[in-house]
Amino acid sequence: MKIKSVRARVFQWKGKTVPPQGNFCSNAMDLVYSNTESMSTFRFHSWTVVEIETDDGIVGIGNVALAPAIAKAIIDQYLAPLVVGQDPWDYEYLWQRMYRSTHAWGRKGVTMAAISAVDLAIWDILGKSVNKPVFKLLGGRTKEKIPCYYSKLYRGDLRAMQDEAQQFLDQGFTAFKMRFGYGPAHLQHGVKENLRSVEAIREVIGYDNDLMLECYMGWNLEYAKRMLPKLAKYEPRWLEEPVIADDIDGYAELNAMNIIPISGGEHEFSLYGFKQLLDRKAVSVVQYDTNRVGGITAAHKINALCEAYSVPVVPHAGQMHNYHLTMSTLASPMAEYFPIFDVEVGNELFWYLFDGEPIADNGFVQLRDDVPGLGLTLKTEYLDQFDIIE
Ligand SMILES: O=C(O)[C@H](O)[C@H](O)[C@@H](O)CO
Ligand SMILES: [Mg+2]
Repeated sequence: MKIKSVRARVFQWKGKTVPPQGNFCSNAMDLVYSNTESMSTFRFHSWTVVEIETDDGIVGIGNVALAPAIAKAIIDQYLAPLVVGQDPWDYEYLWQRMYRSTHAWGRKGVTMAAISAVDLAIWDILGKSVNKPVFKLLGGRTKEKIPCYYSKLYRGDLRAMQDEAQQFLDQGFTAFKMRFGYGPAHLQHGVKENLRSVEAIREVIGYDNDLMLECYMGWNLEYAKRMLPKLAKYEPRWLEEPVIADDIDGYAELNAMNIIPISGGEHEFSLYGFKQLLDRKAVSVVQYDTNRVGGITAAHKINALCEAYSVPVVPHAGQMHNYHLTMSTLASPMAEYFPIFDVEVGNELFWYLFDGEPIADNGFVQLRDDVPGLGLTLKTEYLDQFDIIE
């Protein structure tokens, strides 16, 4: 079997969107003077879908959501020529070809995300070619079904956030991630607002359920150090990305305080990036995303590393490309779950692009043994609501 063609298309959403409301999630731009564009840098409304076809007619599907138009250009100009004509079963060789030939300017960020999308499509082909779901090629089923945590609860009106939490508590979720709306720029008023929001969600979900707290890199070390003791009484399962991804010393210092487990890795890349985080004891929970970190070829190795370091993996974003990894390793106890909503941040867009994503049932998602590959197909229902860039 040989790879015949690689097609990367950007799907730009032009359908209905929910308008941004205030500072609904702290983010890295919050610390920059005159941050009026903070929320626009946070939202993303396009996605790149990669289809790789083999000479025997199998089509593998991969995807990348990080800087989709640039990822497409990297795939078209650099990666496609490296994999066309090759045997997809030589996936490690192909991965190294892509990684090493772009190394001078790639390594992290959008290049690794582009490599991830190609790697995902290759693994989809592998599964389809032997009629097995991808998780069966990675170690198989380690769980009856995958526990997942509800992930939305952006900062808005507290009553509305409580209603949202109640609605999904009633649907059987036992773990919830909420977003902070405030950071260092909002001074003591913001500190109080942040605490008020956590208290409001705890009021609804109680203390028998898990609560995760998301900063999305919108704090700094000094602010995070002040916040940790104040947040401790709410017993969060973790505090996520308190500082920017490059501040590994900051992560290590906060994690060493041992007040709340610090999580991160959503903006880290490759086996080497995670080795560094683990060696420094920078995070207590690893959150790579398979469609950024280097695809399944890289994520599978990171799972093994995390197993050896006894650090749990809870991949960013859920979605099929992550669920197969979570299903096939004991290092990963659970998954994230973005619910189906109108397009807001952009996290929802995959529901409009793909069929096959499992819908949570009572706080769990299930992978089927009889669906080969990653299990996704392109959805036709919303195609007319995207501008498609070939
Ligand atoms: O962990 C997450 O789910 C991410 O940080 C989200 O993708 C981002 O939208 C922050 O809410
Ligand atoms: Mg996050």
